[in-house]
Amino acid sequence: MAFPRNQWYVAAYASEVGDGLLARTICGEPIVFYRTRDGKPVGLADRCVHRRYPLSASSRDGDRIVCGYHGFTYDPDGTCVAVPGQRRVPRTARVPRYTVVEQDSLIWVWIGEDGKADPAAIPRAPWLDSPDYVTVRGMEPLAARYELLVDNLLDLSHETYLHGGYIGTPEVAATPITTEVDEEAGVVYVSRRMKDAECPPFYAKSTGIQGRIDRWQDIEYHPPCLYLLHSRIAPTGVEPGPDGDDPRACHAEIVYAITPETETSTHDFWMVARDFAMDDEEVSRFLADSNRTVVLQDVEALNLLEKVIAAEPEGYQELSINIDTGGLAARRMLQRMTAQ
Ligand SMILES: NC(=O)c1ccc[n+]([C@@H]2O[C@H](COP(=O)([O-])OP(=O)(O)OC[C@H]3O[C@@H](n4cnc5c(N)ncnc54)[C@H](O)[C@@H]3O)[C@@H](O)[C@H]2O)c1
Ligand SMILES: O=C(O)c1ccc(O)c(O)c1
Ligand code: FES
Ligand SMILES: [Fe+2]
Repeated sequence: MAFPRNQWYVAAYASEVGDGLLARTICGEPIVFYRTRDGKPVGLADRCVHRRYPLSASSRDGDRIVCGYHGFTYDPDGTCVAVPGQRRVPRTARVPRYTVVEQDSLIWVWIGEDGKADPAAIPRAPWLDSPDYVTVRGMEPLAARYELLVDNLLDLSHETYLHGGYIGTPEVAATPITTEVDEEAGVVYVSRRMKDAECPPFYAKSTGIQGRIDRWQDIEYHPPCLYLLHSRIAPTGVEPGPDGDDPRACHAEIVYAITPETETSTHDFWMVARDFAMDDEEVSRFLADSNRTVVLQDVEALNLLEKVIAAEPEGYQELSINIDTGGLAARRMLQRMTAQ
């Protein structure tokens, strides 16, 4: 399995992990997630050490999991504490425990050598858990390799062609971008600042801004998993104040977590955090429905592309142009991380 290892990945939304046993494969590794009674998230290898039965198909006994096949019983740290029919528990009876961190309403899991997990290295998405933003979110299964979703999100010119009527307008593909790569921090920045542009329905109906707009798309991609799109929508000509205050603009943090499931499937987590119309339930429903439609338009396109690529002989030569600069920088970073 070729994935960047010794990296943090989003495994679930915090709200998904509770009393139940949640099965999720991350970078080809089957993991079962649950929460102990005192609220701590747990991740264990989802394979019983006895005959590989999935622990996620088993049952809890307090904070322990009792394998549903012959009853091996595991502690939250993966130690087997009881086996059927004998008092002695073999010393090697355990399942691997994953380092799991809950932050910014996300459940992050470390994939790699456990001793190297540093929670301080987890990239931040503070808007998701902030009283100054309201977030709608979802997750769609993608039957395509995660690299295709990285390419897609690093080059938003596709909005003009794939997402007309939602977030796409002619200006997105027509406006030049700037790309910056912070090799030290391992972050790729791509910016597109549209002036006097058409306001797509996704923003016209949610922000209430009428007429032409200035629209900023500032991408900040933290390979491998966290993608942030700082989106600023303002009546055309309105600029942020000198000290950064920007009351006449609307800000949306469009967050994606790109989590590989297998070599050819991906968990596509999507979130829209907004600082406008925060009490308006209808705006929340509208943005959730619209964004899910946008995500499914990408899923359909990338599932098709995955089939094409899977059927291609190795070595197909792609042609890249300026809009691909950010995506190519991201690929180089991911290739270096995978080779480590
Ligand atoms: N931020 C960095 O560390 C960094 C580093 C290198 C390059 N860059 C690039 O340089 C450019 C400037 O980056 P920046 O982050 O300093 O941009 P910035 O501070 O000008 O604003 C960037 C984004 O922040 C949002 N924003 C601005 N004012 C806001 C407000 N009052 N409330 C909420 N959101 C607000 C907007 O959505 C905007 O798209 C961007 O193109 C970025 O991609 C940024
Ligand atoms: O460009 C945008 O504003 C935008 C909004 C929502 C999305 O899901 C997205 O991928 C881009
Ligand atoms: S497979 Fe789990 S106890 Fe036998
Ligand atoms: Fe898209």
